[in-house]
Amino acid sequence: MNQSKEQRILNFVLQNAVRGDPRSVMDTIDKYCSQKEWAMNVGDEKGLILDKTVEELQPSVALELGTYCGYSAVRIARLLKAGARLLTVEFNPEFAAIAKQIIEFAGVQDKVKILEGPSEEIIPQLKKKYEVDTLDFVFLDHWKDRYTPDTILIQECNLLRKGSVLLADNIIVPGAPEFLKYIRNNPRFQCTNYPSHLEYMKVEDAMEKAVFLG
Ligand SMILES: CCNc1ncnc2c1ncn2[C@@H]1O[C@H](/C=C/CNC(=O)c2cc(-c3ccc(F)cc3)cc(O)c2O)[C@@H](O)[C@H]1O
Ligand SMILES: [Mg+2]
Repeated sequence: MNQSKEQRILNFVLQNAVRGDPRSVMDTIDKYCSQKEWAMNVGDEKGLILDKTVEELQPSVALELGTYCGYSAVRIARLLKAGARLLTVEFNPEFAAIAKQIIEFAGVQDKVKILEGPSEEIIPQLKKKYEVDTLDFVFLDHWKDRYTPDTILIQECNLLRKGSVLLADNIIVPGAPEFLKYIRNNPRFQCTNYPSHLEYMKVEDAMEKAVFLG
């Protein structure tokens, strides 16, 4: 049975990255995906916007929707302070298994919990099953038409507090027009746009940051 692209990315990491070194895992994935096979990791340019957001916020509890291969989970987890944790949601078992191995290889597994299943099922379980009080940070990078319903669901589940930050990838490409309309017209959020480029390409993309005002 021939390998998937994601399996090839994992193998390239296992053979070329330095175990326990998150930066080398990120650089190795970026090298593979810019030189060999494009893949939908947030990448190094938008990754820098993600880094600055996480460093500024110093979240204790972070949620990621759409783990994929774990690139942004490694990126976020490496910046978390002692005791802080990242919950990352992925409903594709093959991707979850690959992400688990990449997260472990990077050595950040103690800060990351992969929650396997669809976000619409997992989000309502966060308080009781995963002992979450409120989320300090949410990174949205899953199906683009799910950004809005999941943002609404997160609010309905009382998971945000004054100052919670949402960061959404792919505002231009593939685009999340409905989310942009929703979040920018919502008086409970203060939005900021960060122009950038699509991972590994010269195509324009952007990220949107939305601070919950309580
Ligand atoms: C059903 C909604 N709930 C979900 N719950 C849990 N996991 C989910 C969910 N949706 C999707 N996922 C997972 O998130 C990941 C999906 C991400 C979707 N991302 C994109 O489509 C995407 C696409 C592009 C892109 C850009 C330009 C192109 F020409 C082609 C693709 C770039 C990106 O940065 C992207 O993030 C997968 O691992 C999928 O299994
Ligand atoms: Mg993306």
